[in-house]
Amino acid sequence: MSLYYEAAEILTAPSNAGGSLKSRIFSRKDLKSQPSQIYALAIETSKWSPILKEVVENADILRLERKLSPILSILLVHDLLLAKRGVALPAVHGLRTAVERHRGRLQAELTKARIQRKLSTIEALKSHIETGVENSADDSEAPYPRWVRINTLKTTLEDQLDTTFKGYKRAKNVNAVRQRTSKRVYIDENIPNLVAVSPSLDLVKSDAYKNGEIIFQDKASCFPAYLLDPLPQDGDIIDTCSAPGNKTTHIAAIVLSNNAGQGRYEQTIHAFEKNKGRAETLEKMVKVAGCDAWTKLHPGQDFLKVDPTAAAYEKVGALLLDPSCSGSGIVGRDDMPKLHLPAVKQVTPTANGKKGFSKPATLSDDTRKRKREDKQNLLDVMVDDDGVVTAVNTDDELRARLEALSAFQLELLLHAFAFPAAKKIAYSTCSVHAEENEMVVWKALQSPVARERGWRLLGRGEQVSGLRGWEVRGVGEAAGGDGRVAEACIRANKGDGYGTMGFFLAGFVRDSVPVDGVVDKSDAEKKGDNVGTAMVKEDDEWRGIIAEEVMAEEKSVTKFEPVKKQKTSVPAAEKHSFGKLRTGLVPKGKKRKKGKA
Ligand SMILES: C[S@@+](CC[C@H](N)C(=O)[O-])C[C@H]1O[C@@H](n2cnc3c(N)ncnc32)[C@H](O)[C@@H]1O
Repeated sequence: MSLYYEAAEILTAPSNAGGSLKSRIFSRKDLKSQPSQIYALAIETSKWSPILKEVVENADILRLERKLSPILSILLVHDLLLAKRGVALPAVHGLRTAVERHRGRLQAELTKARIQRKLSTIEALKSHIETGVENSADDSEAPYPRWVRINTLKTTLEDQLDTTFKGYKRAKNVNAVRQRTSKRVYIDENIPNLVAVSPSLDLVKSDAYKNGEIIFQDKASCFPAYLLDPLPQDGDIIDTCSAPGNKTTHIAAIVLSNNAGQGRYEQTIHAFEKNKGRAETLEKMVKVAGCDAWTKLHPGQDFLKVDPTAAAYEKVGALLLDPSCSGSGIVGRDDMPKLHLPAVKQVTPTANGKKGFSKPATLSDDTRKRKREDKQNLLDVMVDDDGVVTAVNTDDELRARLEALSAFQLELLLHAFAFPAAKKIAYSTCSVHAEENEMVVWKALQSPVARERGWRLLGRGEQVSGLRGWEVRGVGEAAGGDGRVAEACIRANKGDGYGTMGFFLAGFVRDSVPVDGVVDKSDAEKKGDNVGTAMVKEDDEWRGIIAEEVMAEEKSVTKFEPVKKQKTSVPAAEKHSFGKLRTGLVPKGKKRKKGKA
């Protein structure tokens, strides 16, 4: 498949394919062309698409060249008129000849488009595109803001406000930055060193982005490292599922800040990543973020195969688990560049009976058609956050997929419980399905390993202040009907006005870590008496709900009331229950289409 077909396929993928343009391209393993070449072509063509649409429509080549689809036409015309090397196809290739034979007309239409914009040279037109002036008329509201984490390993929030975000007005709330034309910055109230800006602002070319001073990371994705809050006394940290490295680098930034004023710190972050290709991305990210010296990478290593009792991990006190999941919380096309596609001029009889041209179908017709197609595609595939696509056409298929994923997630959590010196665990998914979230937490709390080792849930009142104050909590119904468990769980919902992706997070903790890693039961019971208390001292934060209590509760007739003030509803798909656990990510008898995201 040529570069142009591959770029066209990625740019027109359905919205439920999820992820940014970059992740959609770089997570694919089946591409024939260089991913960087596809990315450059796709991003540049998208930027130029308002002008390319005009040029293609006015030159009328879609009617004349049946081989060309609207998306292929703008990709090819972009390279024909604007790329130094021209169209990257052999001279006799059908697609190349289909645009080259109209070179004169296309060139003339480009000149016309430039003159209409009162720009004297092609260089002026290029700068008009680069600075975003062409799209500045679009002041509609984007569904989501662009969240930017300030990487405090390299810079500070104040420095970034004075440089990268210089001249930006301070927004009072997150919705104020969604307007595409706005040049405003919102400083988040829950997560330190996190800001939001309009998604139309092109920060990829900024020095801060290139130098790793700012990292694009959804607000909800910043929750886990912040909740884990690794302190010097917690010792080493494991990030069990690390690539691309957003949370690994966030952990590193928090470790540094928690060690401030203590001189040299000796904590190591072990970053595991099973997938070798993704481990390369992780390595790059850790380097550019500035924590490569004290992050030990374990590329291609399966965390489930790690021996918790190995000497290398004897000081591991905190683990972050962000395993592969259904990715159902990922926000779709919003990270994709906006594309303006040309339409075909319709041939219609004129009043005098001669053939004439009606106006081309408008963009909104086109958009409506694409939306319709997107809707039809909605149930066809399920895309994991790590890019694995599985066909999901029926409720049964969805249930089987969730069953397989949740079995893996539970296995991972129970493996983490077995680390002898571990005291804190943050478990998260970017899934909206209770099967992968509250139900995994509930099962983990009831496991023998949790009970033997005294693992319990970190209660809301004990969480770091920014998350204690976050209103959107777990789904009581899915957490065994226990309101306190639901309240301890943290959720983020797509489209609820907070500007985040769909996300889930829970913290586990144990207070007593004896030499053999097995807790003294009476000790756990002693600590259990502050379960559910509203507020505790900052240094007491990692206290919560013990596994023993969950068991006792299950047996007791009196149950805690489920949380009433609940912003999260359980979608129909979440109401499945499942029985026997099975490891492996793909449901039995189901073929996985690799890298189709
Ligand atoms: C949700 S992504 C992690 C995202 C990452 N925490 C971040 O914030 O950038 C899950 C990752 O876990 C990796 N993974 C899945 N199973 C694993 C295992 N058993 N051991 C180590 N890594 C695993 C996947 O390849 C994928 O890259």
